Amino acid sequence: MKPVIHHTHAGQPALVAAGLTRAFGGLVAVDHVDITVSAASVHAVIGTNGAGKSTLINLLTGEFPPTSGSIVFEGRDVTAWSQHRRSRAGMGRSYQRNTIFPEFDVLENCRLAAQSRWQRAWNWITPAARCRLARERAATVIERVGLGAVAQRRAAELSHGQKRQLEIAMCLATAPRVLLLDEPLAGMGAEETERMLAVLDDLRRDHAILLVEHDMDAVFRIADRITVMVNGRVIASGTPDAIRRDPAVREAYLGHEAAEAA
Ligand SMILES: Nc1ncnc2c1ncn2[C@@H]1O[C@H](COP(=O)(O)OP(=O)(O)OP(=O)(O)O)[C@@H](O)[C@H]1O
Repeated sequence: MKPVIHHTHAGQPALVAAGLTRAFGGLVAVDHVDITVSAASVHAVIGTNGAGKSTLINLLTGEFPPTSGSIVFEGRDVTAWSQHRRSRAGMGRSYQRNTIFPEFDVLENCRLAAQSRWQRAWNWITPAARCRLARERAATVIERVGLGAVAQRRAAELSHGQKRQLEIAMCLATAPRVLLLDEPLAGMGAEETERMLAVLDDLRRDHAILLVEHDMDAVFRIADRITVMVNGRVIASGTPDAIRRDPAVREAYLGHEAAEAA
């Protein structure tokens, strides 16, 4: 079988959601959302509490199905695909919840993540070679997220920031081309935030990154585009500069009077 080679270039749409809607009973958590995440870019989704950001990520990863709308990944309609199938196709997700094995070291955690992704593809080679490939892949992603110095350390002994870096590394071990990141900066101090932003800036070179994040300073520094959600709907989408100036965004965040005074 010939390997599938993906050519995705900067600016090309990697992930496109159209009219994406999800209702929970009478509550429409995500309401006709259109969003395009381009290759080699960081696209942040921001919004007030309960705006529907996590639900949007869950729909994109296939955690649950949309009520209506479609999701296209690199030209293929994946709306009906399972989470697992999307992940194998190259849609990577880093979870807010912990997926790390605390008793295993950093390298082992990443090796297991790599192995889970490549098990089937590597079936034709010997277990020893499979193990070596997974170790190599793990070592590469560990360096990439800046955890090289702690590769042999038990995950339980890592700082909070390092654990979040490890989660990104485990996601990278599965060789995704789109990264869906749910609050990767949550609970981080200033130094940890800087480190993670440097990692994201580097990953942007060859990944389409969708980032849900509450840290506004970080979002406005790192994002190429920002989509703003309020009550399940997109109220604005554009460059950080355009979003900063957008009257509807200012009103949603600052309140009507403050927006008029600004
Ligand atoms: N499984 C569910 N069942 C019922 N309602 C849900 C479910 N998941 C989310 N909701 C509701 O959908 C709305 C959007 O929630 P969501 O978690 O997506 O918002 P969010 O923008 O991620 O919020 P936050 O910034 O506080 O994390 C909320 O009113 C929430 O209570």
